[in-house]
Order: sequence, then C-alpha cells, then structure tokens
Amino acid sequence: MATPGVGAACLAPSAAAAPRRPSYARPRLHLVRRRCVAELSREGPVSRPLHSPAQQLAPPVVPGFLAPPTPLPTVPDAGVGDLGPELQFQGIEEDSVDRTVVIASEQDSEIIDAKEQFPAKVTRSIVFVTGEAAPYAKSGGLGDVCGSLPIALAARGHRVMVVMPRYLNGSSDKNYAKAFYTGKHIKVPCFGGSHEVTFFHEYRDSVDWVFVDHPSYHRPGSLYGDNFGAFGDNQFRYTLLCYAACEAPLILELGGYIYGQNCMFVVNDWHASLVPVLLASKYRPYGVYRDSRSTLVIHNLAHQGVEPASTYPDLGLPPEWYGALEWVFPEWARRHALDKGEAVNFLKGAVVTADRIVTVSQGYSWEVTTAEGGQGLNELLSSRKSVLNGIVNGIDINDWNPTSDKCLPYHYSIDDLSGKAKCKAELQKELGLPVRADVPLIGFIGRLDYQKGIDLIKMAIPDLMREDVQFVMLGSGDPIFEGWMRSTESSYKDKFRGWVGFSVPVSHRITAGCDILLMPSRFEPCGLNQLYAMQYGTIPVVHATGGLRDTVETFNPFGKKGEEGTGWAFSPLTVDKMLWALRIATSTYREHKPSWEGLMKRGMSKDHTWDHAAEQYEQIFEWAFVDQPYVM
Ligand SMILES: Nc1ncnc2c1ncn2[C@@H]1O[C@H](COP(=O)(O)OP(=O)(O)O[C@H]2O[C@H](CO)[C@@H](O)[C@H](O)[C@H]2O)[C@@H](O)[C@H]1O
Repeated sequence: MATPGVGAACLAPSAAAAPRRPSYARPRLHLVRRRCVAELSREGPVSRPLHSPAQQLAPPVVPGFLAPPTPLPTVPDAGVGDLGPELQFQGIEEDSVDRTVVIASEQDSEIIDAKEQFPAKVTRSIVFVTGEAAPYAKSGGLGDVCGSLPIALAARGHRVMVVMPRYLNGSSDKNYAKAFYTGKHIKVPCFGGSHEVTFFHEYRDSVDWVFVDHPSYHRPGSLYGDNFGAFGDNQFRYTLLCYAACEAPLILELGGYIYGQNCMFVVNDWHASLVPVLLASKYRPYGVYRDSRSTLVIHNLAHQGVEPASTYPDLGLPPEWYGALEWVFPEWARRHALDKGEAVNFLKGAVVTADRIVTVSQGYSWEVTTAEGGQGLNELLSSRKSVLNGIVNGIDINDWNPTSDKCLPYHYSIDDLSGKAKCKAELQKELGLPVRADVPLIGFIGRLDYQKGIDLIKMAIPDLMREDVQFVMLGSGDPIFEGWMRSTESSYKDKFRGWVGFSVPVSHRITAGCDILLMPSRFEPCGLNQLYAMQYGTIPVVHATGGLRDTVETFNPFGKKGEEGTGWAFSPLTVDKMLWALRIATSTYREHKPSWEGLMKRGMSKDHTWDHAAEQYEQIFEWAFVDQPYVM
C-alpha cells in the first residue's frame, strides 16, 4: 500500500524531471506510480542493479523441484532499497488511488479523470509473452488474442507489456517499422553458448510492444517453419524468448521506468512456457520475482514443445529441475524397441509451475482434464483443477467490424444489411463464381490441419456439390489438403473455390460475403472465426466442441420467446451429421428468410468485445496474487 508521505516526497521533484511519453493519455495513474518508484530508487544504493543479467542468469543452488523452500539467500542490498517502495506501489487499490490523488496536486484533474475512466479496481504490471501478436506477426488465433487482449487490459488501467520475437522474413519486416532499438541487450547462457539478444520497442495503443531480436528470428518462411516443415531450432528460439521475457521487466526503462518485479506474467502456449520454470528455478532462489505471479494461457494443447530429453542440458536450467519438464511417451508412441520415450515438454513445465491456468473457453477447460481432450496432460491438469479456469476469447472490434472494415467493398450494420448482399456479390465476382443471391455461399477459413476437420470436408464435398450451393475455402497448411483444394476447384468450377494461402483481407471478405461459415473442428479451444462470422451476420455451422459449443447456440424456431439461436452446433462429428446440419441451414436460408434474418441479427447483437473477458482475466490475476506463488 502506498504511504502518502513517501509518495508526496517523491512526486514533487520528479514531476519536473520525468520525461513525458508521446501519448500518455491512458496510463496517468501509472505515471504517478512510476515517478514515485524512480525517485525512491535514487535514494537507495543503485550501484549494482538487482536485474543485472549476469547475476540473474548465474546457475543458482536450489532444492529439487517443488521441494519445500530452504531459507533464501539474503537479498543483495543493492536492489532492496529500490524495490521495496515499488512493491508498495504496485497494485494500487481503490482507496489508495484516492490517496494518490491527494498527493498529486499538480496532476489532480488528470488523475481524477483517470480514476473515473479506468474500470480496473486494482491496476497491475502485466507482461504477455507470446510467439505471435497481430498485426506484427500472426499465424492463427494466438496472434489475434495476443494482439488485442493486452490492449483491452491496458484500456482498463493496467500497465501492459507484450514480449515477442522480432521476426524478419521479408514480408513482415515493415510491421516492425515503428519499433526502435532500446539500447539494451542481454546474453543468454543456453545451448552451449552465450547468445546475445537485443530489445526493440514500440508504444502503441497504450501497450509496450517489446520485440526480442536475434538472428534466429530472421529467416524466410512462416513464423515457425517453412515448406520443409517446422524449424529444427524452435526449441532454441523460444528458449531465448523466455529468458528475454524474464529480463525485460527488470532492464527495460519503458517510458522512463522499468516494470519491476511485481508483475503478472501471462505466458501463452508452449513458446512462452519456460517463463514460470525460469521464475521458479533461476530468479526466486535469488529473491527476485518473489512477488510476481504467472498465468499460463492454453490456446491449443496440441502443441506442447516436446523435444528429446537429451536437449535438457541445453536449456540452461539447473539439473535438479529436470522433473519439471520431464515427459515420457507411452509405449505405443515410441519409435523402436530401444526408444525409452524420454523427452522434455515445455508446456508441461508451465502446467506444473504456473500460478494459474486459463483455457480460452470454459468447455475446453473441462475437455483438457479428460483423456480424450487432455493430449496426455489431462492428469496433470486435473491435479491443478483448483486454479484452472476457462475464459472465452473476445474479438478486436476495431479490426472486425462490418460497419467500418477497410477490407470490405461495402459496409453494413444490424440496422441495414443491404451491404452484406453487395459484399456477397463482390466476393462471387472476385472468385469467378456465378453471381447469384439465391444460392447459399458456404465458407471455411483456417489452417489445413487435422484439428480443423478438413478430412471431413473432403469426404463430404462430392455429396455437397450435388446440391445448389457454392463453397469457398481459404487455408494453408498440409500440402496434401492444399493439393486437394486445387484439384477440387478444377472438378467443380461453378461451385467450389480453394484459395491456398494466408491472406487477412481475403479472410475478412469471405467472412462478410458468405452466408454460412463451416467449422467442423475435431476440437476447438475457443475458435475465433465463428465469433467473427456472427459479428458479420454470417451463420456458423460448427461441431459442438470446446469453445464452439460455448459460443454457438443451435437455432430453435420454437423457443420460449420465439425463435432462438445463432447457428447450428452438430454432434457427433460425422460426415452425415455435418451434411445434415448444412442442409437444414441452406433450406432455412432459401425457404425461411425472416428466420434467417433473425439468426443474423441475434448473432450480430451478441457482445463479442474483449471487455467482459478482460474483466475475467483481472479476476484470475487477483486470485493469483492472493495466493503464495505456487513454486517458490
Ligand atoms: N489462410 C488464412 N488466411 C487468413 N487468415 C487465416 C487463415 N487461416 C486462419 N486465419 C485466421 O487465423 C485465426 C484462426 O483462429 P482460430 O481461433 O480459428 O484458430 P487457431 O487454431 O489458429 O487458434 C488457437 O488459438 C485460438 C486463440 O485462443 C483459439 O480460438 C483456437 O481455438 C485455437 O485453436 C483467425 O483470425 C482466422 O481468420
């Protein structure tokens, strides 16, 4: 809790000295807090910063994994003076905000505004760690979420940093044009060497976007691989990211001030999963980050970052922490009689060390605890049920809004849907399909992957193409399915289009121009395309699984208040059942126009913004800070 006396003492001189950030409309509460921190730091001895990389990354002596903590070494005096007061200032509670207002005479009006403007009761320093974030780099839904949730949290008053790689592959380089070298670099001791990474920074939408730079992020191809498959050094690339993310809050003075040690790390999927392991094994034993917490967000359990056990020494972790990452494949998954199935698993490391675990829908948070949906981690995840929650993703309403979408030839809204019919005609024209308003246009957008049920679509196409429908698919991934899309297009010239590739503008045009969006996913942690579809008045037909079941309500013409529902969620996942759902949808489109319009409008009127989800994340963070760190 802030002490008014201390705050008052520090604010006065620093207010004049502190540099102003170019656009400081949002974090004025933080401005007060950061000034206090900086000034107090000057009072203490700062000759040897606690965050010196050499000190942080030195091999510590720690007890075995999850063993009861032994008394920690005394925290070096250098950092204590700085960090004590900062910790007091982190997490300003509502009543302390009032006191802050009292002490900040110079800025009174701004801060009072800020208090009214920002809904968060307790503001925190939040550090997202991710392999991708739109618009800088995106390969799928992870990029969407990490590009928009941080902004939503910042808008609620938190200080938010996103740490991700600076991918330079020729096509994405321009996305980093506004990110500048911070002058900071660290040497990461792993993989048999000392690897220098540098930090770039852009302040946008009230979020500090931090890009970790290393030659391994500069190569042609997609983010994680190229035509020959996944990059062989991905484990190395994301180990670097995790080390860098742990150092960033300690060494980067963003807007003049570091984030400090009292952070909530939000680690997304396996790429970031080493972060909680590092906090527990390499920082807390030195008294650093003892007041930080971590939340693992699972977007997709299918990718866990599993590599041979022999790579463990490369990670730079203490040998006694092997158990945190240890992974043994079941016998049936081993390659030969001498294969012991021993591996290291990054995601498992986070499951057993993070303070909280979030999946991207409630349905999925249950599925991951079952043998069918747990991808081998179900028992471990079940053991952490008390800290496991599901929060349905939101969507970026600035990007995905039919009233203003820059990728669309026409705009429309719930009150005037005429633009949607024009978008459909334009899309048919663009694809070279017959321009017909009466024929239902079905779309699919997504990775061509087993998860997305492409094989079911492939099996259903001969039957579906006998009907009077049009079908457009946009996707890339498995070369077999890419080839199949091309050959199907030549077989059904008047009805089928397969767009092989990754194109965000085309995905917007398909979402707006289609009548129906098909998602026969085998499993779907949340799914964003069905949310985009509903926002655009396009009716989702989905397999009732995970987040799809949570977000799509099957049409019911005889509901209590009349017609209900926003689409069709079918189950079980069979070709027949999928065709059955599509036939009901297409006949409703043709024969029951008022019902169809009702479906469109109910979908469009749903609140898919991040506001609600951001509030739920805040709650999770609060719970995490109430508890002791799960691993000290
Ligand atoms: N060829 C292409 N061209 C252009 N855009 C394309 C594209 N292929 C896919 N996209 C876009 O990528 C995103 C895919 O998001 P999803 O949520 O459907 O799936 P994904 O499996 O990647 O994400 C994982 O993480 C997200 C986020 O948590 C979860 O919703 C999801 O269930 C989980 O599997 C959408 O924005 C989509 O439009």
